[in-house]
Amino acid sequence: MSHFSYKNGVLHVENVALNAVSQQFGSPTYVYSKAALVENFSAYAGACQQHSPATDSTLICYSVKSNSNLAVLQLLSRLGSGFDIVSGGELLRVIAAGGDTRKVIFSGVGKSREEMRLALSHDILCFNVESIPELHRLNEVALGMGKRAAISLRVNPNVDAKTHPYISTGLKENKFGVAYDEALACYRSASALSNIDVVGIDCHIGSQLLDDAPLLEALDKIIDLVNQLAAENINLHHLDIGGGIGITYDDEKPVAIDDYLSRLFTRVNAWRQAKYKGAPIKVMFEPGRSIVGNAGILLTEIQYLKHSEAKNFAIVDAAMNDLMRPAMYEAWHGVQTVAQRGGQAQIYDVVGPVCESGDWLARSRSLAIEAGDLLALMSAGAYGMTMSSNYNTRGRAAEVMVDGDQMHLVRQRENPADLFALESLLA
Ligand SMILES: Cc1ncc(COP(=O)(O)O)c(C=O)c1O
Ligand SMILES: N[C@@H](CCCC[NH3+])C(=O)O
Repeated sequence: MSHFSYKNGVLHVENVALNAVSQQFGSPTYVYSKAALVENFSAYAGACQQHSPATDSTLICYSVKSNSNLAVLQLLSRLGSGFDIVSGGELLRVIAAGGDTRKVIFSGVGKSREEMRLALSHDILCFNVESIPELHRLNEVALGMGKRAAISLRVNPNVDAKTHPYISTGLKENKFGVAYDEALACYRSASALSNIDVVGIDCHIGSQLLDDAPLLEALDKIIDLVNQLAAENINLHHLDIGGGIGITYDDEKPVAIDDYLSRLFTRVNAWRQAKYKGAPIKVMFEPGRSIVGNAGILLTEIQYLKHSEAKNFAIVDAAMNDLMRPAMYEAWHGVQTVAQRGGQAQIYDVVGPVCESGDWLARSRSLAIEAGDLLALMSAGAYGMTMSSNYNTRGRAAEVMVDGDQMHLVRQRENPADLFALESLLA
């Protein structure tokens, strides 16, 4: 069900009109629907419960990088989510949001010693180790703290995720994970280390996947590896298949979460039955975009309409620093006028005030608009705010969470003074 719809000609998020959001909090503003977040998380949780009902046999670790607002993390934590983090900063966010650190997994190719210490001191579930040098560093750090570090290896299964090359992560040429052919040797080394406990296996092949075939191919390869490890008496407690399921931005038709999980558990359950006599090796997921992407929009106000010989521009108060995806990946986001108005539509590029020709948010859109109108950039809940910057000394947008007919300011707009507060003048 869409939580973004027109009522009396005005675009609403749940029961709140977007012009009311702008009146109260200004623009640009990210606006999230709590109901959409709950619904998307529940699609995973419900399917896990249905296909793998045994207690503790599944865990959804929401990928914090996709949207790390504390209120989003708090909500997901209350729904039972764990968290996939990629920095010490993200761990501190999870803690600040009341998340359970024993449900945190730490991914990323460049973990520092300091980040390892922080994570070990909070007893996270495990580190997704991405290289041999990282494994040795983690062992050393754990030894120094008199602790044991639980690890899973992020294995790069060399599967083509068939997505944008910048967000494909499971091919040999990508920087992520340990090469599939080296994984066995790497596990042997890991299990010989003094302060490492080998507990799992992980992979994540890319993002915005529309088809689950590459994920199931990766799953088969991972299961194969777990069997080979078991033959060497290296027995794992969990298998983490990563995130990656895509969303509809334009007319894409991503696989439904339930269909994907039903196919995945058909294979996993048959294997668990055959190899483990049904003992539930835990299955974990790291979804991001499919939980938050379509739960948020970026609200912006048109400042000027500019008509040049070649093009019409709608210059809005949001820019590439707020929503980087179009500039970075030529990503497509729907544009909807907040108040539907009559009149002749024209073709516009929707652009921001930043001094870059790459500062565009949408191109060649047919819009009936006037200066002062509000627009909604759709499907902006994932990798929107988290990838925003202060380029051109622009304060980051406000964030608002809508719950029924209530709006909650969950992040204040940054003021220019906030932006240079950490800087100092020369003596
Ligand atoms: C290690 C890891 N896990 C999970 C995710 C979340 O991916 P998605 O937002 O596509 O579900 C990412 C981002 O692609 C990632 O790098
Ligand atoms: N930032 C990307 C997704 C990156 C996935 C990170 N592993 C996007 O907006 O589509």
